[in-house]
Amino acid sequence: MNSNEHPQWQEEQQRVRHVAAEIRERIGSLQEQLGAIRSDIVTLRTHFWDDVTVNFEDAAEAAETYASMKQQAEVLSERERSHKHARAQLLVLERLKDSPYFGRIDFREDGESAAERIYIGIGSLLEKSGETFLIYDWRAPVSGMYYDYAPGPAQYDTPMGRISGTMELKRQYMIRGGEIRSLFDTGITIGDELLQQVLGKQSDTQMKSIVATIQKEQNSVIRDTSSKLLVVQGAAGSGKTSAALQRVAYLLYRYRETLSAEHILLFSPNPMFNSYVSTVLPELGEENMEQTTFQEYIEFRLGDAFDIEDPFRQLDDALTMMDTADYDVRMESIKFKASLSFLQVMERYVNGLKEEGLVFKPVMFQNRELIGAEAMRQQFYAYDPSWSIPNRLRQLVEWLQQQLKQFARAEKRKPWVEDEIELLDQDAYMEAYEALRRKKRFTEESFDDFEQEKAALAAMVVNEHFKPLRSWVKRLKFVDLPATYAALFASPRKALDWAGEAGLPGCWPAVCALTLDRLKRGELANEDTTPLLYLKDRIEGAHRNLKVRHVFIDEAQDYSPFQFAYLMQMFPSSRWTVLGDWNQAIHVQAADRDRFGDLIALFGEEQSKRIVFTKSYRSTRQIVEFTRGMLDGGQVIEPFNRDGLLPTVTYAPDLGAMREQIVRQLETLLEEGHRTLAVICKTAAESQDTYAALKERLPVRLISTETVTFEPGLLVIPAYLAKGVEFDAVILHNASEERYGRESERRLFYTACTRAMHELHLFHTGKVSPFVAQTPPETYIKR
Ligand SMILES: Nc1ncnc2c1ncn2[C@@H]1O[C@H](COP(=O)(O)OP(=O)(O)OP(=O)(O)O)[C@@H](O)[C@H]1O
Repeated sequence: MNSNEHPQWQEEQQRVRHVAAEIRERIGSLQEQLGAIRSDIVTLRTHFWDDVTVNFEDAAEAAETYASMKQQAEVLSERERSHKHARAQLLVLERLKDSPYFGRIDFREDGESAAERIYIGIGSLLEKSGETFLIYDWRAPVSGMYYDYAPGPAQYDTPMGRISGTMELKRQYMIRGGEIRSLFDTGITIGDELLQQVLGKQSDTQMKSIVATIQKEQNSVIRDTSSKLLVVQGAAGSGKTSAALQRVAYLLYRYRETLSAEHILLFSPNPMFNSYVSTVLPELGEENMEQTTFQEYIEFRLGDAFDIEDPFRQLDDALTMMDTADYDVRMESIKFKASLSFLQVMERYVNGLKEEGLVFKPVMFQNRELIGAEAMRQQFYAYDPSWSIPNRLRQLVEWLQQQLKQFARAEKRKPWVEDEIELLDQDAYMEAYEALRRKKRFTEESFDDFEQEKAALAAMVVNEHFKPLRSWVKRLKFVDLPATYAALFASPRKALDWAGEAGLPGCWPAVCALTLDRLKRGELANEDTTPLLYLKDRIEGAHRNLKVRHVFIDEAQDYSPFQFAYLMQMFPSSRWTVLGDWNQAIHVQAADRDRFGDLIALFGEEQSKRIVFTKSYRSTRQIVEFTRGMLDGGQVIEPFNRDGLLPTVTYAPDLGAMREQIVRQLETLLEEGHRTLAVICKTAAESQDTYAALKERLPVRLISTETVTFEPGLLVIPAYLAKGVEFDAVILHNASEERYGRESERRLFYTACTRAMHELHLFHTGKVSPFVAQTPPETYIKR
């Protein structure tokens, strides 16, 4: 039954108005409160020092000064916290004013005679009396039943125990601008009708929150608090990312006393994705969690000493360089370096470094070698071998600093120092004078002495020149990491010992040659980044992050076991939510099999939970049925019941004709009013070509790895960057056998096609890709 035909529509609309009036009142008083807090803050900031008596005469006075400053700062920071809290509340109220709730359940607890009406919205609101809830937060324990049960027996857990009863009614609302637009009483699932409405809409450049229509299996992910590792495996468009983001909001609510946004970290597939998901949490009144890509993390940790290859460049190579001589070796290298066997090799190699093999860089000064690498090596290996490598390095730093001091002393008498003194300006002289004055504790006569003055200036000059060197030493830059890593590949025979029973790939010598060659050129191939970082941490001491308590990994199928193992070491106090889809594993290292099993083995079954999503919400039934046919079978993917047009597959005699057809298709799609349209290509180069061809005709934008914001319109994008995002309509550029014919390209092809929400159109020259040819012919239209 719909909207105003509903017998209780009037009554419900009246309640909405009553609640909205209440919200407006609450907004008014909150704004007043905010104004008062703001002026408190301004006053406190302006008069901060008025209430602080500054006196450093003796220790007691100084202590008092500090105490009064501290007290003043605490008052200020308390006010600032209240301000932030009130502002967040205000934002939620503003949203509630527009749409106060989306659901209602009538729940009668066992033993009670009447049911309580629970209205559910994005935040809670108490009646003025403070006794009854006008709205319950969707994350409250009682609200969980809304997602988990159909009318009938229901129960929920509270900190005090389980509460059972009967759900007598389940109702859904679509309220906008304080008016009920639709109203349904629902049965088993959370209203197909509401979900139909939500999913039928056009895509946005920003992901939306799904709290009004969370499905039961998604709810089990959102509310899980027992597992150390939660693995969510799900079909394309099944709501993995959505569930992850609502889970963040849930955790922030459930543990609000102890957990805040800075304790949660999301690894996302590319920088554009960050912009795509950035509004979901603020929409729910929560702050965004920390977000990064694995590549950003690597670059941040390794600094700019290398030309670091990103995973997309690596993938582009994998997709385009099949005909080059080194191709197979490179692929083997990528796969092996991604494995736990290689992690074992590295562990053994690092253990060996305790005895020998660490490579040092000499300490150089003005092109002179002050301390040779060999002297450093001897010094290092003379320390007690039972100490760890990082501890011995700390000792070495001290030794080097001592050495530098002596060199600096000797350096002061060198002619270059005198030359430089000559060139000093007035300010530098004054600085030296001041320094000397401070040292001599204000005895005036010292600076008369010419020798003293010269010595002070010389010390100053030398000190300035040695400063960067000291900092270089302190930051352990004297350890030659690339050379130490390269040494692992310099002796294929030794590597056999390190590999142990697991063995090495057959082409290991060729892998070694390839690796050494790139390292020599100062390049760091993507497959070498995590191993090098691992080596760095083992040598320098790990920078473990103990602050982060929940790590989320989206598109987890693209991480290698090596990367997982590494991340788990880096965030030892964290719980993990890992989301992925094997059918979208596009990177070389992820090509073989379902590795979540390995991951679960790392944590143990009892600490882990695996939840599978089979229903796909993104695309129309027609698109899901077509794309599902591309997979090699075995997977259950159910479409959500939303109808659209059949996908089309269009042949063109040549590239020019194909682009002409694409332009016409795009024009039609634009006329139909679609907002986000993507022409998906296989590689960066193909995207550039296509962009160049289309830009004369249509307002297209080219997306590259550098793109950080996701905007509406017409995009040309390589398939691997379209990961995780979605478009109203997708045009697949050249779905030919030549472009997508190899088994290794199946998943990339599937990933590209599953980005479409409403329409999917494939164009090809030559023979069509076998992945299309194998889908049932009734699932698409051939043109
Ligand atoms: N319960 C739901 N209610 C409304 N919309 C939903 C729901 N679940 C998923 N969606 C919508 O389905 C689309 C796909 O969701 P999402 O991107 O989270 O899926 P995914 O599993 O991460 O997809 P992929 O693996 O293909 O990137 C989004 O538009 C999302 O809003």
